[in-house]
Amino acid sequence: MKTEVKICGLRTAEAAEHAVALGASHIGFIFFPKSPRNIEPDDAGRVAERIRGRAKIVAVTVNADNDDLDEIVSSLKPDILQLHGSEDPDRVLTIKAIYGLPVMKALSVREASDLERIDAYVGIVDRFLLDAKPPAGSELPGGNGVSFDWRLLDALDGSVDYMLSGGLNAENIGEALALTGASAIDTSSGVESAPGLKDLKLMDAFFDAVRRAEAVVPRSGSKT
Ligand SMILES: O=C(O)c1ccccc1NCC(=O)[C@H](O)[C@H](O)COP(=O)(O)O
Repeated sequence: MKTEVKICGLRTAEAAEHAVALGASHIGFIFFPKSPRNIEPDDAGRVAERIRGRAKIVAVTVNADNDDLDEIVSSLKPDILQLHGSEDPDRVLTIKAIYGLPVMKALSVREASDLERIDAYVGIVDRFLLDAKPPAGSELPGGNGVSFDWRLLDALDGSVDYMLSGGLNAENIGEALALTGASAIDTSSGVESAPGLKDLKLMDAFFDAVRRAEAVVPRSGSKT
């Protein structure tokens, strides 16, 4: 089974089209002004039009209010909302009721107890994005290029649908897939040459490494 791959933090049509040509299943746009990957909703909408229908378009927001979400949803027309802040289950239910879009809830992981937060969202969110906790001093809740201990996911109930995220790159994705059996993965800074600057060659290397890993590791959900 082919691994779903989300490339996050796209800012140009060239990079988005390259990611999709390589087989990206999801393209993420960041709406968080402090991020080097931040993009205006209108600009994101223009980039998204180049790839719509070939990959799922993901709007990444952080504790966004309804006014901001209205603008993002109307300009980008995303397939999925990724909530990367401290949105609680009630807020997720409200957002789902207003926009009628699938929600991927990001949860940050450093230790086993962090996974206990999953339970409160089961049956409410459509998928989890399990990311590393930001390093001390970081202003970004995501996109920090740091990983968590993937072996923590051994304790996860097999029914939890998640994307593995946090510091994934061409060098470590083989080990990450071998340890977790994740069927969906996400990367951002691992395919950048500088913060916010996607690098086509690093994307090539990332997808090559994923394909090599797929050849040796049966993905979760795979019958083989
Ligand atoms: O990437 C950002 O700058 C960002 C800012 C604010 C909230 C979320 C953000 N990224 C969300 C993602 O889905 C990233 O792909 C994820 O955190 C992994 O990033 P990385 O560790 O750089 O691969």
